[in-house]
Order: sequence, then structure tokens, then C-alpha cells
Amino acid sequence: MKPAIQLTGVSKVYKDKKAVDELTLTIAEGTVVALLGPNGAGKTTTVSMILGMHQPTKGTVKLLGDDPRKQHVRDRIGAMLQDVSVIDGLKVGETIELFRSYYEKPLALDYLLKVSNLEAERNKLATALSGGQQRRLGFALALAGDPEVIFLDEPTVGMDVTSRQLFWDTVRAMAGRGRTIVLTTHYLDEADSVADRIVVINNGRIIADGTPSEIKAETTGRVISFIAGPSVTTESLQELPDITSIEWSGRRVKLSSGNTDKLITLLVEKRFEMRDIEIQSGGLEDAFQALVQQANQ
Ligand SMILES: Nc1ncnc2c1ncn2[C@@H]1O[C@H](COP(=O)(O)OP(=O)(O)OP(=O)(O)O)[C@@H](O)[C@H]1O
Repeated sequence: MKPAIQLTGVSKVYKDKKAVDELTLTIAEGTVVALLGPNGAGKTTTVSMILGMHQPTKGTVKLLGDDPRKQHVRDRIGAMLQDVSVIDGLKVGETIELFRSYYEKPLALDYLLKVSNLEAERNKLATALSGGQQRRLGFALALAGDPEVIFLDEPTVGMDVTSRQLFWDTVRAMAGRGRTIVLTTHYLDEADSVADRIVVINNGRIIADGTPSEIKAETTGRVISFIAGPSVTTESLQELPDITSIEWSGRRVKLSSGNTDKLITLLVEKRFEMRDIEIQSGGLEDAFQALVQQANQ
């Protein structure tokens, strides 16, 4: 499989902050890759270097085998970034038409309106769209030139459930047509269901890389959850060994651990007040929390 994106020893330093640290990553054509990481991990910086918007302090970036700033490369990529800038005075349909006119073989206007769920807004001024609708317009604009590589930076923020579903169906359909898709998201369930590969970044470095099931398997962690009695506090739980994360939802507490057998024994021995106990295999969310926590230790 030919690489669509190649980063070799890429670093980006802003004044005294190393946002990206010696990142080496190859993304094959036709794959959907999710870049995950906590706030400030370096995801957006990485994407902006792949797009040629920022220059690396060190290392090399190749997009479709060449410098991302070259016009023939730019013509073959589409990006939906966090800020969508709409053009004053243009309607939705006109905005999409304008973007289509930049490309040799654009996708049809009707198709773009359909997949962005903006058919009803076609004659509205783009500036009059809601935040979620503007993001969907950003998606239509990113796809306008039928790009070979598509970048989606936190694409579904502010989208309603129907638009989100349609959005991911379209992304999968684009991947089915051999397009390469790189996305960043904080919605791990979306990454789990849509990505072929997940790359976890923390402090500018890759801390895990694999299929969603490989990432989940990497942390053998499982989850114990129970409804906690009044005496159970975060502090009392933190005294127990092997807990990788503690999450509360009302009085239900969810504990992730690499050794749930030992943990449940300790919880019983130490007479923690518990009812309605459940033990589950950890999902991507738990694997992600555990990976970031391990990396920060
Ligand atoms: N233009 C800039 N000048 C200085 N520091 C910057 C700049 N852009 C990013 N940074 C810093 O670089 C680090 C990585 O930021 P980046 O936006 O790439 O993270 P991210 O993983 O995309 O985060 P988020 O999930 O919050 O979007 C952060 O510490 C951020 O404060």
C-alpha cells in the first residue's frame, strides 16, 4: 500500500513549548486514522504541519509523496478545520459552488448538499447558519474537490445526532472509495466505530498505535463499577493499588484497573460500601485513560 502521509522525526517548538516531539508516522492510502490525545497533546499542530500550514522545527513531512505546500498536492486534499470561515453575502449553495469552481473534477453540488444535510439551507446566507450547520458546510467545502486525503479536526463538535450519523456514513463511504482520512476527535466511541487505526498522542509523542481492538487489548484493564455508599470517597479509593482511573456518575463509581480480581478482593476486605456491582471489559475510553495515565507517570 502506498503511503499517503509520511512524517519523519517531526518536531514543532513554539518558543519554549515542544508541541510535537520527534514524531514518525506513516499513513497508508485508503485508511481512516484517528489521532487521539488529551487537550494540548499536539494533534492540531501535527495536522497543520501535514497540511503545510505550519513548518516543522525539525524533520520532514510528505503528503502524497511531496511537499504539502505544492499546488498539485493542495489540489488533492480537503480539510475541515476547527474554525469554519464563511464568506459574507454568499448563500450556502453559492459558497459550495465557489469552492467547486476551484477544482477540475468537483463532486456534484446536490451530493455535497445531501451529505452535509444542508439541502433545506441551500438558499440561506452562510453567515445565518447555526454553529453545527456551519461545521456541516465546512464538511461540504472539504469534500468539494473530491479529495484523495481528507483532514477532519474535531468534526462533529456541535452536530446533532442525525447529522453526525450521516457524517460518519459519508466518511466511511469516502474511505470505501480509497480516500485517506485523518481525523481528530474527543468522542472515543466515534473513533472506535469509524477508524481503521488509532494513534494516541500525548505530550507531542505517540504512545499507542494500532487498530481499535489492538489499542483496547494493549491495556488489559477492566472496569469495576458500583453504587457507592456515603462513606466511599475519591480519597478512600485512591489509597487502593492498581486503580488507573476513578469516574463518578452520581453515586455510581467506575474504577479502571489492570487487576480487577485483586481490586474486588480488596474492596470487599476493606468493607467498602457497595451495591449493584458490575465488572466489564474496558472500552476504548478506558484504554485511552490508562494509556495517558501510564505515559504521564
Ligand atoms: N501558535 C502557538 N503558539 C504557542 N503554543 C502553541 C501554539 N499552538 C499550539 N501551541 C501549544 O502546543 C501544544 C499542542 O497544541 P495542539 O493545539 O496541537 O494540541 P491538541 O492536541 O490539538 O489539543 P486540543 O485537543 O485541545 O485541540 C499546546 O501546549 C499548545 O498550547
